[in-house]
Amino acid sequence: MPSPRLFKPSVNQWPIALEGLGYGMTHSPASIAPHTPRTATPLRRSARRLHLALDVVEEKATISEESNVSKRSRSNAKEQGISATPSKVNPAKTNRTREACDSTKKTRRKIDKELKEASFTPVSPDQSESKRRKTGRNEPAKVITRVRVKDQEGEAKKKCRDVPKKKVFYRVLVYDGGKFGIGDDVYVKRREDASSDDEDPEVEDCMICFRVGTTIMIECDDCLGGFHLKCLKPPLKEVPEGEWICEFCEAKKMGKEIEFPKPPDGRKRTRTAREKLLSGDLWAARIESLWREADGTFWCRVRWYIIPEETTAGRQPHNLKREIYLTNHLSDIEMESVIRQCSVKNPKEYAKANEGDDVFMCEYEYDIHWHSFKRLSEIEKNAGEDDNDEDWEIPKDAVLESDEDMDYDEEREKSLQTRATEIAANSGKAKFFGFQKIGTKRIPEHARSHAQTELERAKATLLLATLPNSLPCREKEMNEITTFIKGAIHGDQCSERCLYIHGVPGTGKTMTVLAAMRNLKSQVDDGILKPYCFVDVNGLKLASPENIYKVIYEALTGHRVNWKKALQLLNERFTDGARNGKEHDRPCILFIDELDLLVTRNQSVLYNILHWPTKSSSKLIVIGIANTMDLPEKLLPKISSRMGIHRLCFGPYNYQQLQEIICSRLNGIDAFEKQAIEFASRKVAAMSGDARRALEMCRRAAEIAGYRIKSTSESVSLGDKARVVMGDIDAAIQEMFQQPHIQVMKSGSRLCKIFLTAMVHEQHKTGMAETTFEELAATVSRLCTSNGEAFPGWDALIRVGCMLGECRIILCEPGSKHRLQKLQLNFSTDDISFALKDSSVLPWLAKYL
Ligand SMILES: Nc1ncnc2c1ncn2[C@@H]1O[C@H](COP(=O)(O)OP(=O)(O)OP(=O)(O)O)[C@@H](O)[C@H]1O
Ligand SMILES: [Mg+2]
Ligand SMILES: [Zn+2]
Ligand SMILES: [Zn+2]
Repeated sequence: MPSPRLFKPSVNQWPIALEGLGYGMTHSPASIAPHTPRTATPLRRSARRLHLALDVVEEKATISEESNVSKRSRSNAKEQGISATPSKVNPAKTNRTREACDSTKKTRRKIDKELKEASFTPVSPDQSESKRRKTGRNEPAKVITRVRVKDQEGEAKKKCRDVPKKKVFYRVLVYDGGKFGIGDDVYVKRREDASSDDEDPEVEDCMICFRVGTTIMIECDDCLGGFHLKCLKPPLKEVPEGEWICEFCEAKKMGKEIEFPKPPDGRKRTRTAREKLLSGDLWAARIESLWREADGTFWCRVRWYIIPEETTAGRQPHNLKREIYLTNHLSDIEMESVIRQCSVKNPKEYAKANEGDDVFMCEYEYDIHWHSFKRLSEIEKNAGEDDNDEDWEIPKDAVLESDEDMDYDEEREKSLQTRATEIAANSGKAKFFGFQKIGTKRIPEHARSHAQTELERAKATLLLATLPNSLPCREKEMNEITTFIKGAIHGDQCSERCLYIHGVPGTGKTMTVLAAMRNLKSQVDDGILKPYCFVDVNGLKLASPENIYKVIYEALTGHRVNWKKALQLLNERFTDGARNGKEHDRPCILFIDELDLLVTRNQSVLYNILHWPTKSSSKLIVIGIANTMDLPEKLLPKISSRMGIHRLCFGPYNYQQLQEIICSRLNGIDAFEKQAIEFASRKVAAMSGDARRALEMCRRAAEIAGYRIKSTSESVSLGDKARVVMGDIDAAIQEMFQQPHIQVMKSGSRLCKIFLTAMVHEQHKTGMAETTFEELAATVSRLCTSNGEAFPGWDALIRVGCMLGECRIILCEPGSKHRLQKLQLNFSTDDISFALKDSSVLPWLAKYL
């Protein structure tokens, strides 16, 4: 039997698209049977048994059925090679050999050669394709004649408009006898001239006897060749545990010249699809969506995989032979170019996999724009956590037009539909990092089932997670960042390569950097700017400051090592310039958000990171964001001046700016009274100038207005008066500051208020969230003396500290270190300012808040 895992679990759960294939509309049981007969696949590493007899029987059944139903000509390679007629399965015909051990070098050479050849071919592929090929090194655009790639916003849409017939989407599609579903991994034809595209055997022959045979085969962990146990010298009785290397590879390692056995006369050497993929003659991709065009052709949108050789880092020693990377590059291709399924697994599943030659391992996503690696498990984790927070830039043709221009297959279950189409259309975007966070929020399908009111639209666009396309009030900063990056990339020796951005929370720092990077990306794509790597790290997400080395190294190479090793390797790369391989020529931009959190006791992390860019050989550019102005000076007083740090300050927004920001978000939505927006802006500007807070306040006010309108509309018809008014804003402000912790601060004792003010003051002064009890006591003492207040004494101070710790207003380090015990505020300094600023008993507190 074919390995059952190769098919989706239960065929019946998956409606199959039957139209356009000559199938009747009724699901005859035969037509849902798996159509791609899998000839027994030889084993991977451990025992793989061949059940040839069974397969032939099934093939016969399938084939006769196919000839009845499928009117299409079948160009599908494998089908012809293996299953078109039973006789093709016979060993005489399938005797295939495979190339001898492909060493890394050889594979690379081969690819290089192909690149050269390809660049001489005059036909140029269309845009999106050439972009994909730009990924690796300085690859010339590939020539694709058979793979018709479509620009994502291109043709498909136009066709839809011109032809009355509609585009139909599928979750599972039977095409040329193969069953393809969303999420399936497939081989895709690469080029017309790729030597033996018409034959992509699934079954590999024994490297020694050149037969498939029915006995157990074992795979060499080095050359991936398959061997019958009995053909080995000496023969093996059973599959050995752990790694196994064939005699040829063994000999090669010893430095001996050994030739692999030659195939018998008159037989062509045939490579399996796996071999072709790993040597760059085939592509692999993951299907993200499937549809039929109005003209009846079948298409799919795929996300490409690439082999290690195609990344900037090239094949590295840690890469497994069968390792490939998922990219963030999507293309629309015709189903005609899809050959058949393969199986790409995560490392865990891969270790257990035992399904033949078409198994690959994928642990990382490779960003083709930034040439950086992200672990897939991490991406999934993040996507799962903040599903709603994820912002997607919607390809204009993909989802939004679906109402008018596309029809979804009715058979699909409603719930799955949303998921599937969303994933299909956007997942590439969702899994990008950084940039994709800038874009418009995708409004969920179910929310579109009823017409949204203005208020609802307002609420949606005011969500913090909804990031605007434009950034009002930050044009100047954005230009400055762009100029800095361009200067640094072009690498004049005198230009600074470290940018330090600071400013209070919510002033658009993170957003502006990401928006600037997004603009630069398009310049790179257009060839105006030299390509560079981009690595994006957030201090908040690091378990410890030292972990940043690990994260950076992993992003640059797709390889995980401990932080010490990573530090050593990064040092080599950035300071010694020792391993000055080709890939290191490319400038690398390291963007560290929440830089404050990298502060360690000996400050070595910050030092190293700010020091690397000063080395002329490093090509490293660092952009760091923090809330305090002079973190580098404070921490590294002696060295920071030498570091050539370019500074950029993001001031708090004033009320006009906040007003502009809110209005630009609400552009075209008539849900707020003008005075309401102004009121909110003034309130927030007086407090902190934090756009995040202003947006949050307006959104809450819109919610409150919603309740208000609902409760009154039953009796009175409000007509178009359903708008947010000053009163709603006021209610939102009250609510925001009536939270329990604010109440506790407001109603606390004198000493409690002084304590908290000292905490805020301390934080502003040092730029660090953490302080020790001793330092805090000193600050309290100073505040008291300079404001004519009696210092309450240590005991009283400890008691207050304990109380604040118990109600979690501050966080205290556990243990009994007393004086050295660490303390930290559990709320933003804003909240404390708000609560204590106009305290009537202690008016002087306002000076420090
Ligand atoms: N100029 C602006 N235009 C539109 N929205 C803005 C602008 N500035 C800030 N925002 C909004 O405010 C929120 C906070 O912005 P951002 O995350 O960039 O702030 P930040 O300065 O990085 O804050 P923090 O220091 O807390 O990280 C974002 O959701 C963003 O949508
Ligand atoms: Mg930020
Ligand atoms: Zn053999
Ligand atoms: Zn071998």
